[in-house]
Amino acid sequence: MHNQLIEPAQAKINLFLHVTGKREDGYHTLDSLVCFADCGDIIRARPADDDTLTLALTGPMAPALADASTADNLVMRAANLLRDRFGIRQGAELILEKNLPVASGIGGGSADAAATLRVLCKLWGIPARPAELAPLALELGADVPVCLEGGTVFMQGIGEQLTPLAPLPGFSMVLVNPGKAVSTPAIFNARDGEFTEADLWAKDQSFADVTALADALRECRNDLTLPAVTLLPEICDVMDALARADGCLLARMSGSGATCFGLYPDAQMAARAASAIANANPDWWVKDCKIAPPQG
Ligand SMILES: C[C@@](CO)(OP(=O)(O)O)[C@H](O)COP(=O)(O)OP(=O)(O)OC[C@H]1O[C@@H](n2ccc(N)nc2=O)[C@H](O)[C@@H]1O
Ligand SMILES: Nc1ncnc2c1ncn2[C@@H]1O[C@H](COP(=O)(O)OP(=O)(O)O)[C@@H](O)[C@H]1O
Repeated sequence: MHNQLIEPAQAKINLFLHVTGKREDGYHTLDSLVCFADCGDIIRARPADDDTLTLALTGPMAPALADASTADNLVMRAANLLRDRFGIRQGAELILEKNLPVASGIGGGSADAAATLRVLCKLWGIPARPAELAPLALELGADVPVCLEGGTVFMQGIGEQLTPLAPLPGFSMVLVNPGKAVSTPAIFNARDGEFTEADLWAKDQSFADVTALADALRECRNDLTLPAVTLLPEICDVMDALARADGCLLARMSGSGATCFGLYPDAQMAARAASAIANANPDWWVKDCKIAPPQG
């Protein structure tokens, strides 16, 4: 592809997720420590000859999106919104390489939308500051602002209140999805009971290594685990498989599921865990990766 720009859309990991309340419009307020993995989808963009926007899908998970209309894809929705708000008359040829499972709690669609905003600002020469793009991002989804921000972030509100935090110590992860999509609204609707107190996480704490980080994370949880497991019991098998692998420091579900992550001290342990889990469960999506390095 000539003149093409390439933008990664990294998988989003909710290291913990506390549901702290519910707004009148039905959205839930959260406290969540978010980081990104060095794996994910890829957006490619190049100028179009006219003012049309096109989107092509490639990659192993593209078939999961093939039946949905292109206009509904978060990549197209992000592109159209950006064009409307900034009065852009140019078109673009976009390609989404879909590597992440769809509707799986690691924000693939949200990361795609954020990466599209970033790449099209470059392609169309829009000098937008992050603060100007944040409201657009929120219109696309509660998780899009954090994906636009990147790095290590403490996320509050419904996803729009973001506090960038110091980089976490490096660690390896294994991401596992049982190959079944779960719907985010269905999981939030199935949640009941008390809310978790807000601000339990000290934003200024630092960690000597991943073991210290895992110790602190163990004091927190993912409040969407119970409703998710109730709707899809296989999530328990996924967490057990991660937790049983040698060296696992923490196994937990991300977002509204069904993808779970395991934290491991080094890449060799993560690779061994990933191949053992993949061999025993050929229908599962299994990916070993690292926390994405700090930007800039
Ligand atoms: C749960 C989280 C945690 O990071 O991740 P995922 O599981 O999606 O990866 C996010 O809050 C998901 O964000 P996102 O997937 O963008 O949600 P949206 O499209 O805005 O909302 C879909 C639906 O989820 C519910 N929702 C979403 C976010 C939120 N803070 N409270 C909610 O109650 C609402 O029912 C809403 O109609
Ligand atoms: N580019 C995209 N990638 C993934 N899902 C998309 C995309 N565009 C639209 N969607 C829709 O958004 C929903 C949420 O997808 P996704 O962001 O992958 O899930 P989650 O928010 O649970 O991580 C899916 O049901 C899917 O139909």
